[in-house]
Order: sequence, then structure tokens, then C-alpha cells
Amino acid sequence: MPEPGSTTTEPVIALRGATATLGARPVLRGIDLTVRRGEVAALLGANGSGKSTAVRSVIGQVPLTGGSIELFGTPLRRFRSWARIGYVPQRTTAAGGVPATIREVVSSGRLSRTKLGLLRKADRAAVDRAIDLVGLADRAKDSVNALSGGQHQRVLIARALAAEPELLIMDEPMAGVDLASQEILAATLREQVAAGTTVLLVLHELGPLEPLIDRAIVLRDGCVMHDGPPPKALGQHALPGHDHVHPHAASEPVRTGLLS
Ligand SMILES: Nc1ncnc2c1ncn2[C@@H]1O[C@H](COP(=O)(O)OP(=O)(O)OP(=O)(O)O)[C@@H](O)[C@H]1O
Repeated sequence: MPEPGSTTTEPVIALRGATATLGARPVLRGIDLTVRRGEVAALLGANGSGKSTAVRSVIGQVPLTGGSIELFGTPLRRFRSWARIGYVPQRTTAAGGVPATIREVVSSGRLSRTKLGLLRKADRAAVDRAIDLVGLADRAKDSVNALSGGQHQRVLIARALAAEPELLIMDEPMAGVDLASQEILAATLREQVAAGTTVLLVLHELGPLEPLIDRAIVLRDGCVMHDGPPPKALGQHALPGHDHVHPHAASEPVRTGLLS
């Protein structure tokens, strides 16, 4: 949550000239990207344009070969406050073959906030709140092995929310999620954004999240080709198969997200 008196311009994520290579392939080729406190930024682009690699570099899973990353003003190599960040990876399941309940999986997301892994009353309340936010309160004791793909995704998002992160990074949170679940996730995100959470999302299309998004950053071949307000048409052009955007007309209203 924003500190009292903090400005909305404080960079939470700052990538400068970021380059990364996977195998022999240059995947990020000089990315500049700043996400400021309270912003909701969507990372768009065709398959293979480098979106997942960019967010994985932000959380330290992919090392940079050049350039720099700062999180909350601290160089990534010195950053230790991982409880401030909630990360929802791309297309994994919450189950992993392990018998666990929804509450147990979501509780694991709270451990970073605890001492010695002991969940106190406030921690249990945060876990319950996260489960409630994604609309699974009545299923909390159910095994995650019995959930649909969309429900898994909701559990993973609740797991990220349980730590009450200031920055939420989600890699295609709507992938494989039906429309009803998408609406629930959009409502969940709306609450987080209203509470001041900064959000970086990888998306293929804006869909139900469109009204929440302040900025769209479009990648192509590991480079930023658009960084600005998401024009309406971008929703279509972010669909698989579209790897280009049209410059938006000057007459288009600037979308400011939640408050517009
Ligand atoms: N482990 C790896 N080794 C080598 N190349 C990889 C590896 N992982 C990804 N790549 C390549 O890096 C490029 C960028 O991949 P990335 O997953 O970041 O793209 P993306 O924009 O997230 O794509 P998608 O929309 O399909 O999820 C792709 O060409 C991909 O084939």
C-alpha cells in the first residue's frame, strides 16, 4: 500500500536498456520500462515477443546480460523485500500433484510475511480475505486437485494476494479462464488497484481488465514498440496473430484506468 504522503510518481519497477539471452537467442533487446506506484500496466505483444521473459527478469528468474533493473528504487541484486511483490506465473497449476487444500496453498503465499513460518491471527485473516476476494470462500477446505483450470488460476492469484503485496505481477492471469471467472478476477483486481496496489500484467487481450489499465507496453522481438495509453483498438490487436498496433488518433480520449 502507498506510504502516507508518497507520490504516485515513485517508480516501483525500472528497467533500463535491459537485455537478456535464452539459449543463444537474444530475447530482450534493450527494454526501457518504468512502472510507477499505483499504475496498472499491461505488457502486450505477439507470442515469443519477450513478455514472460521481461517479467521473469523483473523478479530475478532470468538474469540480464546488460542494462539494469530496480525494484522500489533498489537495484535488483540488492533487493530482498520479496514479500512486497506478489507473482502469478504463467499457466501453472496450484496442485502439482500434492494433496493440499485451497487454504493451504493460499497460506503458503503468506509465509514470506511470517516469522519462522508461523501463521498468526492476522496472517490467517489475510489468507481468508484473499480466498474471499477470488470468490472461493465456500471451497476453502476443498482439495486443489479437484479444481478447474480457471479455479486454479484464482487460487494462484489468492496465493499472491495473501502477502498483501504492494506490487502484483501476473503473467497471463486470464489464460484458460472462462468469462465468469474472468469477471471475478477483474473485480478482485479492481479492489487491489483501489487500495493502491501497483500492477504489471502480461496479457494477450485486454478483455474485462480493459477499464483498469492505465498503460499498455507492446513488445515486438524483444523491443518496446508502444508505451502509452491503451487505445481501444489495442484490445483487438493484442489478440494472437496480431503483432502490430496502429497509432491511435489524437482525438481518442486518454484512458486513465479506474478513475476514468
Ligand atoms: N528456456 C528457453 N530457452 C531458449 N529460448 C527460450 C526459452 N524460453 C523462451 N525462449 C524463447 O524466447 C522468446 C521469448 O519468449 P517469452 O516466453 O518471453 O515470450 P512471450 O512474449 O511471453 O510469449 P507468449 O505470448 O507465447 O507467452 C521466444 O522466442 C521463446 O521461444
